[in-house]
Amino acid sequence: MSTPRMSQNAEAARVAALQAEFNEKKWVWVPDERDGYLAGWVAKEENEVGEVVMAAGGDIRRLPLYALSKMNPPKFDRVEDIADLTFLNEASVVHNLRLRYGSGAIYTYSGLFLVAINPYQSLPLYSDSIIQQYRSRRRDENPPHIFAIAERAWVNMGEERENQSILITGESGAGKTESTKKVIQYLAAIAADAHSHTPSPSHFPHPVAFIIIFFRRHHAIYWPARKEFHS
Ligand SMILES: Nc1ncnc2c1ncn2[C@@H]1O[C@H](COP(=O)(O)OP(=O)(O)OP(=O)(O)O)[C@@H](O)[C@H]1O
Repeated sequence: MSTPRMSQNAEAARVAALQAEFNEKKWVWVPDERDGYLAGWVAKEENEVGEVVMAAGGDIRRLPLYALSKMNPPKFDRVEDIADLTFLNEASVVHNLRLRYGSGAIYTYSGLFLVAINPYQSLPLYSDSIIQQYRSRRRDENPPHIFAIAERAWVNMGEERENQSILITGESGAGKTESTKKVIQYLAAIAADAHSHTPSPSHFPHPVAFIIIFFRRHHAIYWPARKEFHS
């Protein structure tokens, strides 16, 4: 049996064990001032208030039910597209991004959008071989990546014969400039490649089209939980 197959089985067993444990309780995310959200399970509900046992430490917190967010089963851990989550709440989105970031995956799709988390370190994600990995591939054939967005814009430009735009937005320091550079790096590499196989300028695949990259800076997303949620 090959190694990848074994590791797939091991992963399936791990998820099944977690799922069995998950099914025994009503798991929720609890807003927390320091950590954003913490895992817990509802032991009792009364008058719209939940008594939650915290997974880490076992202490009990009493919160209004509206402040609790449903947790997704473990099989959704590290999903590549946030839109696939059964319970689409802020806590679950943050949890998924955090899990992925922890395993080196800084990119995650959210439907048509790509979420990029600034790693503040140089990662081996932008080499020529990675460019080739994304070239002429559908989005679901590779892990989420800024190159997949650039590839889509390039393909759309060829198919629709229309200019394309990519909006890159985020708070100051989020990585907009770096992301823009990665888009340009990808387009420059594949455009140079396309031109080198083309006999004359009149046969260029995209003679009059442009990919326009828009920049927009916005404020940080709301992260810390509100104080009044805590008992
Ligand atoms: N994908 C990445 N890989 C490695 N480092 C990154 C990445 N994205 C951002 N950084 C780091 O974070 C720093 C800030 O990123 P960047 O300048 O792109 O932010 P910005 O959103 O354009 O900020 P501002 O709005 O203030 O101009 C970069 O100088 C770089 O060190």
